[in-house]
Formats: sequence, C-alpha cells, structure tokens
Amino acid sequence: MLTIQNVSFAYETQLVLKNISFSIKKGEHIALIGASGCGKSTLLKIIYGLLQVNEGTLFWEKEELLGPLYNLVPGHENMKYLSQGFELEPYRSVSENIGQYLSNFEPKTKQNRVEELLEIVEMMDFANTKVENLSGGQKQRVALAKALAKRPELLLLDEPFHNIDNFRRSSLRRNLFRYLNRNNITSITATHDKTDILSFTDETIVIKQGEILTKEETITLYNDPPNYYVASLFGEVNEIQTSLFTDLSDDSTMLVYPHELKVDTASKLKARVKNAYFKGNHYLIEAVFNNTIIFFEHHAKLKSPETIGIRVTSEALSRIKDKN
Ligand SMILES: Nc1ncnc2c1ncn2[C@@H]1O[C@H](COP(=O)(O)OP(=O)(O)OP(=O)(O)O)[C@@H](O)[C@H]1O
Repeated sequence: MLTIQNVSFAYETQLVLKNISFSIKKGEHIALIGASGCGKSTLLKIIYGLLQVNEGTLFWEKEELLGPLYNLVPGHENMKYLSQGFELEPYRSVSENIGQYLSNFEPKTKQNRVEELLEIVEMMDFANTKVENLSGGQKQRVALAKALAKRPELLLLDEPFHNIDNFRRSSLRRNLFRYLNRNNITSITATHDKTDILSFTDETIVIKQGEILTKEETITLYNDPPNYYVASLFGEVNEIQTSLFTDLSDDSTMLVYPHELKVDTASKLKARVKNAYFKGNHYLIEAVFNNTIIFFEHHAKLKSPETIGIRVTSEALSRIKDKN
C-alpha cells in the first residue's frame, strides 16, 4: 500500500533521515520507535506530505507521492496525521470540531458519525463543550476523533496517548485499534510507550540517529532483540556475561529482561541489593552483580545491602542457547 524507497531528509544542513526504505501492507499496524530526536516525527511528516524529501521516492500503491512542492494543499487525502500539537478550533464545540470536515448534506448521517467517534474516544459527555475548556488529554482525544472522521486509509499517529492519563489510556487504545481493525485502516504510530507497541502493532521499526536499525515482527523483536539498544526501548534490560549462567565459554553477553532473573537461594551467583521500587504486583530490584547494575522483579521487597542468589529462567536460557 505504501512504499518508501531510499528516503533521505535534512532540515537545512542537518541530515535527519538517511536512506529509509520500507513498505506497509493494508491493515497493518506499525510502530516507529527510537530515542527522542531520532527522526520519528520527521518521517511521519514526510509520509503525510508536509516535508519534501531531498532524496528517495514514496509510492501509494503505484502512484508516486510527490510532496509539498508539487501539491497546493499539503497532506495526502487518503491519510491523516495526528501531530503532537493537535490543531483544533478552540472556540468551537467538541462535536463541531470532530464534524468540521464532514459533509452537511445529510445532517442525520453527520450526527451519527460524530456520535460514533465521540464514543470511540469516550467524549460523549463533552459533545457541546468548547475545546478551549478541555484538558490537554481531552483535546488529544478530540483530535484523534477528528483525524478518524473522514475515514482515512492510513493513520499516522505521533505519540497519540501522550497526554492521556493511565486510567483512560488503556481503554482508548483498545477502542481505537478495535475500530482500525474493524475498518481495515492501516496505522503507523511513533511512540515511546511499550504498551502501545507490544499489544497493538504487528511490526516495529527501530530508528537510530536517522537510520532504520531493524524492522521486525513486534513479538519477535521483543523476544529476541538483536542488541541492547533495541531491548532497552522496551524497558529495563540486563546485559550479562553468558558464561556465568551457561556452559558457553566465550566472552559473549546475553540480554535478559528483569522478569527473566529470579531469586534462587541455592545459586552460587550472588547479587547485592541496592534499591527496591514498588511496582504494584511486584518490586523492581536494583542490585550489583559482577560489578554491574542489574534489575530483576521480585514479589517482595528486598533490603539493601542484602546479598541474594540469582538465576536466569529456563525459558530465557533456551532462547539464548538457540541463538548460539
Ligand atoms: N523544524 C525543524 N527545524 C530544524 N530541525 C528540526 C526541526 N524539527 C525537528 N528538527 C530536528 O530533527 C531531529 C529529529 O526530530 P524529530 O522531531 O523527527 O525526532 P523524534 O524522533 O520524533 O523525537 P521525539 O521522540 O522527541 O518526538 C532532531 O534533532 C530535531 O532537533
């Protein structure tokens, strides 16, 4: 559906994206992840047609997307881009904003559509409220509904749940992706939030300093990250000498997530507890092991400077052995 070939882009002299190539099929959900400033928003803006590439080509099916120099109105009509600074009309109501670009030809159809969108973003109670009187998170939800209003084929989301409180975020995410799947709408989401990525995207593209580091099925990428940088985008991760926990004798290291390290009183491999962070259903323990800081999950609080034995779960060990 969308193909990007060898795209490079610079803001004046600063080269921000280098030789980006990938394609997306209809109905797929893709995550764009990478450290702040790596070029995620810039890439979304290029795809939407707000920025002109210096090199490379973009295709929508077989049609080349030529960019803003060749279009009077920037932005491709089969896409919608939800930017971090949502463009809403502050003095108009939530419903008026959502319906702004919908046809007035059949008022009942328009009203039904606005109501459907209000339900998706859980803003039914604010239909007649002026946007200027909404919180940042509420504005973000209205902007999302407005982006969906004209049924785009491709939705480009830039940190879409950034301002939304945890309480709403989960249900909003579920509503949105249920709607996208039901309507076969493709999406690309630039995000820092691993929950956005893991539960809702088929593939993940990792960008580092303007280049694609990897593009992989999201589950595969999480279960078998190619390096520390990629694993750390999903949260805390430990890089541990493989020979300590396996019979491999080389000096390679392995990546182990905190839930894959367990306290084991029988283990000869000892770690010294530094801190315990309450996480609700477990504690995240920070400890010193083999002269480096490690993190692991434990059901109870451990006190500094307690010394405990640790082991790696058998699932993680077999994954590591399979790799070697
Ligand atoms: N309008 C601009 N003019 C000049 N430089 C810019 C402009 N917008 C972004 N940049 C620079 O381009 C680089 C990439 O920015 P971009 O916003 O694409 O990153 P990002 O990965 O989306 O970051 P974040 O996760 O913080 O939103 C950064 O170094 C940024 O400072």
